[in-house]
Amino acid sequence: MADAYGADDHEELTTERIPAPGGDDPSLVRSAADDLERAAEAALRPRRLEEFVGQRVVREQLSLVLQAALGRGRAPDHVLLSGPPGLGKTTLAMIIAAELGAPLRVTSGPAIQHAGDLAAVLSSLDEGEVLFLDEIHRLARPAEELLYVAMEDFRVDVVVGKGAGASAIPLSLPPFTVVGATTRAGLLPAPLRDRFGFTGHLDFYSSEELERVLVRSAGLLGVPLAADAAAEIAGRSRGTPRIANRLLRRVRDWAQVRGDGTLSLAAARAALEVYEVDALGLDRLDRAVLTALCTRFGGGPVGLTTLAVAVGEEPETVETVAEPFLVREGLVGRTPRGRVAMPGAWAHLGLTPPAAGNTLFG
Ligand SMILES: Nc1ncnc2c1ncn2[C@@H]1O[C@H](COP(=O)(O)OP(=O)(O)OP(=O)(O)O)[C@@H](O)[C@H]1O
Repeated sequence: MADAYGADDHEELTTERIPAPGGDDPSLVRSAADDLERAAEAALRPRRLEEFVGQRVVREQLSLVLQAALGRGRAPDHVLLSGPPGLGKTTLAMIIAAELGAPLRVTSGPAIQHAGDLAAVLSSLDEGEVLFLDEIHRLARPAEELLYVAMEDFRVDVVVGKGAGASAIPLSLPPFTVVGATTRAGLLPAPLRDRFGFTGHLDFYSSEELERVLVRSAGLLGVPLAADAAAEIAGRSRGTPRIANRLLRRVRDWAQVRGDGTLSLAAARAALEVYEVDALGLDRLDRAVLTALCTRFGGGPVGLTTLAVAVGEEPETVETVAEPFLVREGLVGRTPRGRVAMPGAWAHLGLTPPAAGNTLFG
C-alpha cells in the first residue's frame, strides 16, 4: 500500500542486522565477502572497549554511559560520534552494542532516501537494539524530522492515505539507542544534535598510539613486526588507524613477495616507497591537492570546489579525506576567501613560494 512517505515505489532498504554476542552467529563484523579490503579491515577491529587503543577521554566517558545504563537495566542515551574518517566511529558503534550485549542494526544517511525507509527500520527494532546511523549528516530532512520524534518519544507517526484524507497513526517503539556517526558534526541541525545525550569527538591518534594499533594488528595477522618498522609505519599513517592497518598490509605484501617475510624497517621503507606514501604520510591525493594549490593557484586563496575540480575529486572527498590532515600538519590554511598554502607546503614540495606580497603569507 502506498503511504504518505512515498515508500512504495523504490527498492527495499537494505540494513544489516548484527546479532548480539553469544547468539547463533558469532560474527560481529559487517564485512562483505566481495570486498577484500573491507573484510581485511573488519578482521582487525577491536571488539571490546578495553581493546580500543587511544581516545582516552571518549573511552572513559563512553564507558561510564554504558556501565550506568547496564546498571539501571535501561537502554543508554543516544550517542553521537564525530571525527574524520578511519578513526574508529564504526568500530565504537559495534563495541557499544557488544558491551551492552545488544544486537546492532547498521544503516546510513545516504541509504535512507525517504522518511518511510527510516520508519520501516525504526518500527522493526527490538527492545534495547542499537541502531548505527553512519553519515547521519546526509539524512534527508523529512527523515531527520521523523528521527527527532523517534529518539525523544520512542514513537513514529505512520501516515496512512493521501491528501485531505491522510491520517497519522502513532506507533510506539520499544526503547533503543541510536549511535550516529558523522565526519561533519557542523552540518547536523541543532534539534538533531540536541537529541544525543552523549557526543564523543574522535581526534587523530599519536604515533605512539598508532604503534600500539600496529602491534595489535600484526599479532592478529601473525606477522613479525620489528619495533622500528612499527614506528616508521605509524609516522606515515596520518594519525589514522585505518591507514596504519592498510599500510601494514602493504608492507606485509612487500615482505612476502620481495623480502623474507619479516616486517623490518628496510621492508617498511621500501614498501611505502612503492605505494607512494611519503615521509610525512602524504599520499597521492594529498600531494595532488598541495601541488595544485601551489602551482596552479599560486598558493591560493582558492575555493574548495575549484581545488577539487583541479585534482579530479569530489569537494567532500578533498574536505573530509585530505584536508583535515593537511590543515593539522600546518600545510594548508582555511580562510574566509578559500584554501591557502602555508609556508610548510612549499617546503615539503621543494618549491619556492611567490615573491613577498603576492600571497597571503608572503
Ligand atoms: N582505537 C582503535 N584501536 C584499534 N584499531 C582501531 C581503532 N580505531 C580504528 N581502528 C581500526 O581502523 C579501522 C577503521 O575504523 P572505523 O571503520 O571504525 O573508522 P570510522 O571512523 O568508522 O571511519 P568512516 O567514517 O570512514 O566509516 C578498523 O578496521 C579498525 O581495525
